[in-house]
Amino acid sequence: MIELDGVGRTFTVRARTGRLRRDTRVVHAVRDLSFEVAAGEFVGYLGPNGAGKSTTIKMLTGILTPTSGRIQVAGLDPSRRRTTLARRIGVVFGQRTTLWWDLPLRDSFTLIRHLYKVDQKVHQSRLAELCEVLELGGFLDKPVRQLSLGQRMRGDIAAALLHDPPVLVLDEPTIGLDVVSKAAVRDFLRGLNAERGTTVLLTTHDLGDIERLCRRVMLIDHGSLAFDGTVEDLRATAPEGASIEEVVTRLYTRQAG
Ligand SMILES: Nc1ncnc2c1ncn2[C@@H]1O[C@H](COP(=O)(O)OP(=O)(O)OP(=O)(O)O)[C@@H](O)[C@H]1O
Repeated sequence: MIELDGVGRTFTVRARTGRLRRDTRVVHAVRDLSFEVAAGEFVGYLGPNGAGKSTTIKMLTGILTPTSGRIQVAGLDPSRRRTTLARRIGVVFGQRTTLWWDLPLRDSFTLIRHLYKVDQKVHQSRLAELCEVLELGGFLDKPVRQLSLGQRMRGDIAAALLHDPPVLVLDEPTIGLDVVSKAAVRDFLRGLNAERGTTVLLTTHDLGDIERLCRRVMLIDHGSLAFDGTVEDLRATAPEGASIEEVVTRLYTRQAG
């Protein structure tokens, strides 16, 4: 469902080094990255700050073009077929909303229906289903700007899934949420993957997300894949009884050292 083969992405950064002098520096955000995610998998994508996670996600969704290598998502090259891919993928950025700030949540959903050209009846039944499982009923008519972070996040997740995509990519979906909202989002994602078979790639700094949701974990560091295995394999890299935080800290610091 997701395939990366030798993918790299560089950025050229110009920095002022004197009154008139500017130096050019090349940042390798992602280098020679190869992995596959099969249909129906739920994969955690971990890495320290600046490791290259967001850059990977932006390339998977067609926002950024790789400087080298090949990417296929749901059978398409994301940067060349971005519009077609949009119908096959849902994307949630925890730190940003895709909803219209001043409109009631319900109106955002209607706009999304038009953007994706979803049939009215299909939309109604999908919306009813999402409203029930994500418990959106109480605030569907509130403007997005009046929603709490937890409500807004559930709204964003629903928006990403209204067109029923087979792949869902989430960039820190539980950031800033309280324990109750986190549990609601996690329960929903677990059910989505188990019951609908949606393929999920999840970026997070919250290791509770990884423990409770992911069967497989990939760890990226300095733009390269540093670990790819099950959560049990991940635990086996540290002494028995270590918490998931300790396990991951060891891996992050080992990469850094
Ligand atoms: N538009 C850009 N221009 C220049 N450098 C960039 C750009 N985007 C990302 N980078 C650099 O690429 C590297 C990877 O950044 P990226 O945002 O992918 O990391 P990340 O793993 O998502 O980090 P975080 O956990 O902090 O969100 C960093 O060194 C970052 O400074």
